[in-house]
Amino acid sequence: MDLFQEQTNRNFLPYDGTVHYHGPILSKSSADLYLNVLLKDIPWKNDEAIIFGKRIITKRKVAWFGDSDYEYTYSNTTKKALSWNKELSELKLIVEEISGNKFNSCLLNLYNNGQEGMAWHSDDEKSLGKNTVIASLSLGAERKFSFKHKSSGEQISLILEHGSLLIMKGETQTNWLHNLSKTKSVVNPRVNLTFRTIIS
Ligand SMILES: O=C(O)CCC(=O)C(=O)O
Ligand SMILES: [Fe+2]
Repeated sequence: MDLFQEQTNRNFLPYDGTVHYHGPILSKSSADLYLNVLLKDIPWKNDEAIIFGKRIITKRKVAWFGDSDYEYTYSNTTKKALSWNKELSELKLIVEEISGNKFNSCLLNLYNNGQEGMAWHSDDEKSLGKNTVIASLSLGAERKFSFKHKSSGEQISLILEHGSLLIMKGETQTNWLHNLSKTKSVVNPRVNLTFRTIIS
């Protein structure tokens, strides 16, 4: 087994879940191309959440895509999925090939700069089922991504590079939270695609 394979196959989490960081899986030029097309063509909208009964509009923008016009409920709001476009279908195929997993939906996040991030959470909605596989493709600015164990509080972080793939599976969502920290030092946008499998 070569060094690259060893890195890829290593579980990034010390216990209670499985995370594989594949590093960049797209060439820089192809990652640049996808980033620019997605920034331009996706109908980005500020996300809506209802937290403690209050309607919140996030700074981060999102878009949902899926196999059919699925409805998703999370953060107490319901959204309808758009149908895959050319670029997203291509990226889905690449990610499915590498992960060995099929996905039927994708949540896209746009962080305009380091002032936008995502708070601690786990992707443990009922519609994803238990031990779901989530494949997260990053394009654009490098950002710090962290995991925090729900009972021990142990934290572990990595940098998500341009064109890179991170896969979360097994008991990761049950036992760990994750976040994307804010930072003043990042001034460029980042687009993140999280491929998911909705079961209901
Ligand atoms: O932007 C990221 O890398 C994280 C996104 C995320 O955690 C989510 O969409 O659930
Ligand atoms: Fe998440």
